[in-house]
Amino acid sequence: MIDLRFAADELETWREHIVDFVRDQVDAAGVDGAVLGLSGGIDSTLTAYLATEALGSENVHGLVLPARVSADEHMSDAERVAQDLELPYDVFEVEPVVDDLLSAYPEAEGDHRAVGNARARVRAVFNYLVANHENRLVLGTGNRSEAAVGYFTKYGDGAVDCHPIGNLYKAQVRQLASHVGVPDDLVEKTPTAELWAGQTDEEELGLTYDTLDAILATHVDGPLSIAATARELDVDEETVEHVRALYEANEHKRSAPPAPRPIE
Ligand SMILES: Nc1ncnc2c1ncn2[C@@H]1O[C@H](COP(=O)(O)OP(=O)(O)OC[C@H]2O[C@@H]([n+]3cccc(C(=O)O)c3)[C@H](O)[C@@H]2O)[C@@H](O)[C@H]1O
Ligand SMILES: Nc1ncnc2c1ncn2[C@@H]1O[C@H](COP(=O)(O)OP(=O)(O)OP(=O)(O)O)[C@@H](O)[C@H]1O
Ligand SMILES: [Mg+2]
Repeated sequence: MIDLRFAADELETWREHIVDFVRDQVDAAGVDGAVLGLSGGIDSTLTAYLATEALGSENVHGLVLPARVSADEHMSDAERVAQDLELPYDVFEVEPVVDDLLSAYPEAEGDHRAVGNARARVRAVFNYLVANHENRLVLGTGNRSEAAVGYFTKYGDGAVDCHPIGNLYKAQVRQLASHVGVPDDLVEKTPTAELWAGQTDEEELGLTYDTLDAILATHVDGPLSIAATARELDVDEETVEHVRALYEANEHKRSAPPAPRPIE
């Protein structure tokens, strides 16, 4: 595979670059701070660390938003992050709202994807309820790897005001997290969207983040063809084609919804 990790001096540059970005976004919007969902996963944890450095802990409101399928371990990790960073935080249950949705539309009951995405969208509603009321921005936690293959819920965890770590591949998220002092057990955790019980990102995507990152950097964001990427990385061409297909199929998640052009 290829090594996408930053050199030591680049790490510090990226840290400052993202901290400046968060501060600039909040200043430019003229708001009083930020809100973000804390899942106990590495993406939201790193974002919380950098946002705290940018804005001060009192200006970062953490929301821990458990659903029925959330593991206690992850929710207590989320609270640990808020406590370690001394963030004001709240715990709001997502499931009563999801249950209301399903009692209105029971046809979706048992549909993992529809119900899981509804959980992510209910979280977005909570984020914006707080952001509106407290005059804050909603910080996204998505990284470059997820964005490229559309591995997020449209208008769920994708419904945010900016993407502080949106240009980092997953391997770089882990490395920067370690650099800024995120505890090792959180850095090393298996990534999970936790939209349904037992879900893991790598199992659903059908490949590891290391392979995904390498294919993105070499082919989707880089200059090599599918065949050359497969040769260079020693992976099957089908794997590269799979990533390419996900990238193309999810273009709609990375752009504004279209409308018919005006009639002349
Ligand atoms: N070509 C197109 N042009 C415009 N819109 C298009 C479209 N194709 C689908 N759509 C719309 O998009 C919808 C499908 O998108 P969406 O609702 O997002 O649903 P979908 O992409 O099917 O599911 C979300 C995926 O992201 C994963 N996820 C979600 C949340 C968090 C994380 C995580 O890592 O934590 C991962 C989740 O496990 C699942 O694999 C369709 O129902 C349709 O409304
Ligand atoms: N239970 C939850 N409470 C609050 N926010 C959540 C919860 N689950 C998901 N989120 C939000 O949705 C985002 C997307 O989830 P995702 O799994 O991609 O990131 P992560 O959990 O931070 O890291 P990882 O991908 O390594 O699990 C989270 O970063 C977080 O902001
Ligand atoms: Mg997660």
